[in-house]
Amino acid sequence: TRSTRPQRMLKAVQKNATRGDPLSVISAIDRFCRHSEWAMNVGDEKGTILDSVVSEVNPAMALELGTYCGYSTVRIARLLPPGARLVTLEFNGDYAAIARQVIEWAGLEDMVQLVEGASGDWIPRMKEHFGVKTFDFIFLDHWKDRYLPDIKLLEECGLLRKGTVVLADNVICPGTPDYLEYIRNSPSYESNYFRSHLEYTKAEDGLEKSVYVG
Ligand SMILES: C[C@H](C[C@H]1O[C@@H](n2cnc3c(N)ncnc32)[C@H](O)[C@@H]1O)NC(=O)c1cc(-c2ccc(F)cc2)cc(O)c1O
Ligand SMILES: [Mg+2]
Repeated sequence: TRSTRPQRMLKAVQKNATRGDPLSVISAIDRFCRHSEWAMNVGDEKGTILDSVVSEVNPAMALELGTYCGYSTVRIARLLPPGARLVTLEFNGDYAAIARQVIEWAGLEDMVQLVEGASGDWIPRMKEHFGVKTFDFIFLDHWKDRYLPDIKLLEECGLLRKGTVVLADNVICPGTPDYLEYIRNSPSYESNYFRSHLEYTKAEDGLEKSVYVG
């Protein structure tokens, strides 16, 4: 049977990227998505905004919802300080299997804990199962109608602290209107919109950066 797009993306990484070199993995995926097949990675343009926020926060404990093929996982993990950890949740088993291999090709498997499962099931278990106290940085990139319920769940589970930075992808395209309405009007967050473009296209999209103020 025909291969899947994530499988072809992984082949492109194995063919064009150097083992242990995260930047070569990132550029191999960006080249594949620009010149072969579009895919829903955060991409190079929004990726540089992601990089700058991660570098500014310098998180010891980070969370990503929606791993897909591991592109943003690699972008985040390569910037983490020694001893830091990134937990990333992906509930599609086929995507998780590809992501695991992409993360390994980049040589970042020691910093990343890829959990196959749904955010709604795993967020309540973060403390007892992963020994997480609070997250310093959170990247929301999963189903767009899960951003709002999951940020509320993260609050309820005491996983945010004063200063936790939440960065949300796709707040314009596909769009997360209920999340934006909540986070921009909540006294518990200071929010800023970083205007950009939908990965590998000219369509508008952007990232919403929100700091939890408690
Ligand atoms: C949702 C996907 C990303 C991944 O998230 C996993 N996932 C989901 N819900 C959960 C959960 N509750 N827990 C754990 N994992 C979870 C899933 O299996 C996908 O692998 N992302 C998108 O759909 C996405 C779509 C577009 C897009 C934009 C314009 C178009 F014309 C078409 C598509 C752009 C983007 O930048 C995206 O990010
Ligand atoms: Mg996205």
